[in-house]
Amino acid sequence: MPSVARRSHQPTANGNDKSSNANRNRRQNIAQQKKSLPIASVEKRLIEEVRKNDILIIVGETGSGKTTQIPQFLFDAGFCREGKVVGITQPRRVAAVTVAKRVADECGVDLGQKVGYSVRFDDSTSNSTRIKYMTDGLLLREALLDPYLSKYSVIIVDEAHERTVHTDVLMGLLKNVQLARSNSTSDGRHLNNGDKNVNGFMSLDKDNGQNGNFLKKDHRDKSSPLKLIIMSASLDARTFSEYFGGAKAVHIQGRQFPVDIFYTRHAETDYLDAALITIFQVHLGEAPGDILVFLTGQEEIEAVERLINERLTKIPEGSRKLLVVPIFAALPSEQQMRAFAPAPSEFRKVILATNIAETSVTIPGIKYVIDPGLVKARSYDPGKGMESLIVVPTSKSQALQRSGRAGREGPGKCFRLYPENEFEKLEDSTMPEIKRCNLSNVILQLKALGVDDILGFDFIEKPSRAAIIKSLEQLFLLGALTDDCQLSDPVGRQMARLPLDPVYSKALILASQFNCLEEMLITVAMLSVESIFYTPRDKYEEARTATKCFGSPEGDHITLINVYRAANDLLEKRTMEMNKMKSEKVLRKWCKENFINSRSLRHARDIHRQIKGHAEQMGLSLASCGDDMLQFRRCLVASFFLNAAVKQPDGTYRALASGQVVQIHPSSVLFRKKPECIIFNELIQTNNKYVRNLTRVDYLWLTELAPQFYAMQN
Ligand SMILES: Nc1ncnc2c1ncn2[C@@H]1O[C@H](COP(=O)(O)OP(=O)(O)OP(=O)(O)O)[C@@H](O)[C@H]1O
Repeated sequence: MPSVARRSHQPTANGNDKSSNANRNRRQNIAQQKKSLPIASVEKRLIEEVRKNDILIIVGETGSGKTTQIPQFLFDAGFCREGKVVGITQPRRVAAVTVAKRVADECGVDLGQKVGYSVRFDDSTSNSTRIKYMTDGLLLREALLDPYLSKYSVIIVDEAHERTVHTDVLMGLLKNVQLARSNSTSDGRHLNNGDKNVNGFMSLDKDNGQNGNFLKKDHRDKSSPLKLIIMSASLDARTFSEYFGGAKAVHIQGRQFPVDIFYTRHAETDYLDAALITIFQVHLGEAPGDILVFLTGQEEIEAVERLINERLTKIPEGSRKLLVVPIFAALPSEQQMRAFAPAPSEFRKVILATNIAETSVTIPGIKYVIDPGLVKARSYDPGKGMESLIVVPTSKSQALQRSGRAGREGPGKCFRLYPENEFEKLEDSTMPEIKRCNLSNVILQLKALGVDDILGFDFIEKPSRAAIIKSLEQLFLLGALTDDCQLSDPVGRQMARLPLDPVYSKALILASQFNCLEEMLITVAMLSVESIFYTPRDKYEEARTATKCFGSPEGDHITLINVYRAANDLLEKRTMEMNKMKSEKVLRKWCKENFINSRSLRHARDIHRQIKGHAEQMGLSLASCGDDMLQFRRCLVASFFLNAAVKQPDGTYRALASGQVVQIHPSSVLFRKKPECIIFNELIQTNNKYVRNLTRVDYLWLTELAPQFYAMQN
C-alpha cells in the first residue's frame, strides 16, 4: 500500500487532492483490515444464528472482531430497518466511546450519526443513530424511561465475563423485556402481566406512567421481538446458557495475531519495582512498539509515572524518548483520549492504566503488555455495612483480556510479573461484583423500575440475603423506601433520578432544605475523586505548610470546599484576560505550588458541573449557607449519619453503626485535634482501619437530625 508520505512527493493539483487521496488510502486500509479479521469469514453463519435464536451467546478470542464487526453485520442484515437500533453495552465508558469512534470511522460516517455512543453525562447519538454503544449502567437508566426498550431490535451485552453489577442486573431485566416483547399483542398489551409491567414496573416519569405510555407505541408488537446477544472472549458460556434456558452458544475460532506470554521465574516481592524494570527492559531492548502496563489505581499510576521520569534522567540521552501517558477512570475524558493518540514518531509510548483498559479497547500501537497480575476490587461486609477497595490477584480471564490488548495490529508480547504456576492457581473468572458490593444503588434502581420483590428477582447469581436486607435497611433509613418497602415519593424517586450513590443523592436533596446545596455540590464532587492533596514523600513538610491555608478547624469537608473555591476565585479573576488554554496552565501552576492534584481537581470541577445540572433540572434550591457552616455541618449529619463515630478514652473512635474501632487517617486536618464526635465519608483498611474525609459534629445532632436511626438505638 503506497504511503501517504510517498504520495505527497508527487505533484498534486491542490491540497484537497492530497487529503482525498489520504482518505481513500485510509479507507482501503480499514476495508482490508476488516476483511482479515477472523470474524469476517463467518458473517453469514452468525447472522443465520441470530435469526434462528432469540438469545445467542458468542465467545470469540480477543481481537477477533466481535465488538466492532457484529453490530455492522446486523445493520447490513436489516436489523435496523424501520428506525430500529442495535444497542451494544460495555462495562466501561472509555470502551463505549472509543469503539464507537472506530466503528463510525469504519463506516465512513460522522460520530453521532449512524454510529454513536451514550455514556453518563455524555451523549453522542441522534435520531439517525442505528448502532449505539453505551455503558450497561446507561441502558439500565434508559429502561426507567422506556420499560420495553422498544427502539432496540438487538441488544448485545459485551464483555459479559466482567460481571459488573450493572451487567448482572441488566441480564435479569433483559430476560423479562424479551419475554414481554415476544408475548405482546399487536396493540402492545402485555399478555402475562396485564397492563402494568415488564418487570412489574411503571415508568419513572410520572406522566409516563403505568397505563398510558407503552400502549401508544405500535412498534412494540409481535413482529418486533428483542434479540439478545451475550458476548465475551473469556466467558463461561454454560452459566449464561443455563440462565437463559439453554440458549445456544457459538464459538468463533482464531485470533488475528499471536501474543507470546512470558512469566517471571520467581514471585516478585515488589511488583511496582518489577514493573519499572520491565518497562525499561522493553524500552531499551525490544523492537519498536508501545507498552501498556496494568496498575491498580490513580495513586500507584502517578507514583510510577514519577519514577519513570526520574529514571529517564539517568539513562543516555538518546534512549530517553519514552512518553508516559496515564489512563484511569477519574481522568477527564479528553485526557483519557491521550492514551489513544499516537506518540510523536521518535517516541515510544508507555501507557499506565488501571483495568479500564482491560477489555474491549484497541489502543493503536500497543505491542507489549506488562501485567503485575493485580487489581483493585470492591469488597463489602454486609454485617458492618461497609464497602472497601482491596488489591487482589486478577482472575485467569482478566489476565487473558489484558494480554489480548497486544496482538491487535501485529504480533505482541505479554510479560506477566508472576511465575507460571501462580497463573494456574488463579480463579477462572472474577467473582461477580454483585456478590461483593453494597447493593443500595442497584436496589434503588430496581425499585424505580417497579421490581417489588428484590429477593425474588431473577439474578443470574443471587447476592446474599444479608447483603440485600442490609441495603434495603439503608435505603429505608435514607428515606428512599416507605414502611412497606415501596419507593417513596418524592425522595426515593428523586434519589433514583440522580446518577450518584444513594447517600450522596440524599445529601443533595437534604442540602437544598438546609440552604447549603452550593456547598454540598462541591463536597460531593470533591469526594467523588481520588486524593485532592498530593504529598510527595520527600516534600512532606513543605506540602503540609502549603495546604494549611485551606485547612478548616471543622474538618476535611470544609477544607475541600476551601480548595475548590480558591481555585474558582483564581480562575474567575483571570478569565477576563485569558483564553481557556492559558487558564488551564495557570490552574496547573497554582495546583503545583499548593500541592494539589490538578487532575483530580479538574475531574471534580467536571463532576460539579454535571451534578449541578441535574440538581437544577430537578428544581432543587441552589442556595448557599454563606459563612454559616453550622448549617452545612448539620446537613452532613442528616445525610451521612450512618458514618458517625465517637472518641474512646484511648483516642481511637467507635463507628456507631457498625461498632468497628477506627482511627483518624493522618491526612485529615483533624488528625491531631481528635474531636469528640465525627462524621466520615471513607473507611480505608490497611493494617489499621482508618477513616478519611471527616468533620467535627455535635453528638446531640445525631438524635435530633437522624432520629430514624439514633432514637431506635437508645
Ligand atoms: N481504534 C482502532 N484502531 C485500529 N484498529 C482497531 C481499532 N479498533 C479495532 N481495531 C481492529 O479491529 C480488531 C477487532 O477489534 P474488536 O474490538 O472488534 O475485537 P473483539 O473481538 O471485540 O475483542 P475484545 O474481546 O478484546 O473486545 C482489533 O484487533 C484491531 O485490529
